[in-house]
Amino acid sequence: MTSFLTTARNQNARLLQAIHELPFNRDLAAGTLQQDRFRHYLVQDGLYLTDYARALAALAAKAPNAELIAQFAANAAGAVHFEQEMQHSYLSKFGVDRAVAQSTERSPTCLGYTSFLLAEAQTGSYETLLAALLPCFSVYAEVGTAIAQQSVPNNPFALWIETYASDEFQAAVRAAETAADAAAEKAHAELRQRMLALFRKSVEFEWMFWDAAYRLEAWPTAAWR
Ligand SMILES: Cc1ncc(CO)c(N)n1
Repeated sequence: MTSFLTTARNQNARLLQAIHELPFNRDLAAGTLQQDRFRHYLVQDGLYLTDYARALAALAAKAPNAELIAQFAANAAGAVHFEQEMQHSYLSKFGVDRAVAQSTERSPTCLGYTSFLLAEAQTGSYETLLAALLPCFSVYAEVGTAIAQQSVPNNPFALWIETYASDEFQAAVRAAETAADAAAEKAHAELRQRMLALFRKSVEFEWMFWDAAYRLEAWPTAAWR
């Protein structure tokens, strides 16, 4: 049987290509991304990462054996650690106060993505939650590597790019992908279909997250508060 990851990648080939071609990622690689767009991304991603860590901790709780519990718990701790590092080095570099960042409201897209992941964390199984979380690993590994290859010298966003292109992150991604393939192999056909649907939804949210930052997405209803 074709591995889950191969099937999932093939089914989402057009969407993944569209992610590589997003103006946000193109400008990031060129080092020309407008600062307000990167700031929007950083602040929303800080909010995202905390909920992502919660979902990973739930995945650790649902995992079938001690090794996988430790693996996903380490990923959860890593996401929190990274969020804290990012806030220190990057938010100050781009002139955002950490307290202000943390009290910013989630954009519609950020709220959509984190609510989707946390709903799956609450009501889903190990297999479905893992499938929903996998694009957070795989898409960033792929985009990070691609941007690192295209990046200009002295790119102001080098630290962001290096994080996702790093051997450490890539190794964590491979481990999550191996776990997903193993889970899907044991899953019955209907569960495997459900996993593929959740994977796709998260890839769509990944596209939307960068697009939202590029558009400086806000609540269209804010004017009537
Ligand atoms: C939206 C989003 N997805 C995935 C990652 C990678 O962990 C991230 N930092 N942000």
